[in-house]
Amino acid sequence: MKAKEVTLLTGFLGAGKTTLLNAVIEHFKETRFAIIENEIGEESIDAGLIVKGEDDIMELNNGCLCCSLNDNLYDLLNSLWDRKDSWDHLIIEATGIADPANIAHPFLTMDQVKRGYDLKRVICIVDAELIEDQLKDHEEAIRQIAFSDVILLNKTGQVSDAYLNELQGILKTINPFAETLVAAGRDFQIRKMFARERYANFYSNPKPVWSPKGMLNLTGATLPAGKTLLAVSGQHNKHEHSDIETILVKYKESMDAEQLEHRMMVFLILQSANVYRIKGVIYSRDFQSRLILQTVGKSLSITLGDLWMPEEIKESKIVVIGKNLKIYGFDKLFRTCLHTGSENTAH
Ligand SMILES: Nc1nc2c(ncn2[C@@H]2O[C@H](COP(=O)(O)OP(=O)(O)OP(=O)(O)O)[C@@H](O)[C@H]2O)c(=O)[nH]1
Repeated sequence: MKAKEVTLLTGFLGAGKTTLLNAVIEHFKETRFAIIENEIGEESIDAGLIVKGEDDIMELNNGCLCCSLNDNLYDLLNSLWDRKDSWDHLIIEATGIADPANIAHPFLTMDQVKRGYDLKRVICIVDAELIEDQLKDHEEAIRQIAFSDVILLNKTGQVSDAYLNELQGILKTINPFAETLVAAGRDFQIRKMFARERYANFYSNPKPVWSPKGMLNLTGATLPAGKTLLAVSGQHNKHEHSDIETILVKYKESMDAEQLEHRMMVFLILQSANVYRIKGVIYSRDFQSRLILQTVGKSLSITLGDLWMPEEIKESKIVVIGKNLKIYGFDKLFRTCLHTGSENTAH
């Protein structure tokens, strides 16, 4: 049996990985994707943001794949292998602070994994507006670029052509081997991106950090056929090579969307230096759909998500990713946006 194609999607927090993933699913309509969605924090927001088709979406929330290094990835690969006839191509979306070399390691070095999974390319999506600062502040951003086969410069609308050229020069010095593509709006140059395959033997000694268990022994848990959302639950693990941390707040009470927008805008202008990313699913009684709250740097977006189903428990859950975060302050901020006032508490 031919090994299955694998694409690893990396890029710093908020660069546009999930947006690109959705565009890829849309672009290759005939391809049945299996998707492993790895998020920092114990609650997944991204899995809910992926356009659902016939694809299998699996979440790994109990730690960053590149450093929590648990057996869950192997369990997932085993169970995916059990139903290998139902999908064609595996995409792994890494967390925004992952070192892709660590995730790629078993795919490149372990015969059991290589037999079933062929890592074809590592794609790094880059936020053109924020990358220079990210490179200065976060070694992870450098590692992601250094390890990739294709670099996609995204969010290019607000930067000049001259700056884009300069950026491409900077990226070339970090990784002269990668092909750099420039997105124009929602045109991500997907065909070019997927035409690219990694150079054999280019990767240099990523540190071995996983201890596999029963890899591809065909005894992994079997998942139901068809559309599947498999949540691998577990304890939240702090990222081990970064001072980046996450907090999660949840509220059962309805939120006032206008108030939320206003508070978030003020917060982003005045206080957001240590906050890299906020992602949330918001319950507001004024809407039949969930609202999706996102911030990257100082940008804010609140959009409509999927409709609430009658049997669903309506609640808001918000993940904040940054440095030196004080849960009390965020709880207070979000509580002032609840319809019922300030007596509610996060849980
Ligand atoms: N202006 C602009 N915004 C974009 C573009 N692509 C994505 N975004 C927005 O940037 C935010 C982050 O996008 P995501 O696709 O969730 O980014 P991500 O890399 O998956 O984020 P993490 O998983 O948190 O690391 C969202 O609000 C997107 O709507 C783009 O090309 N231009």
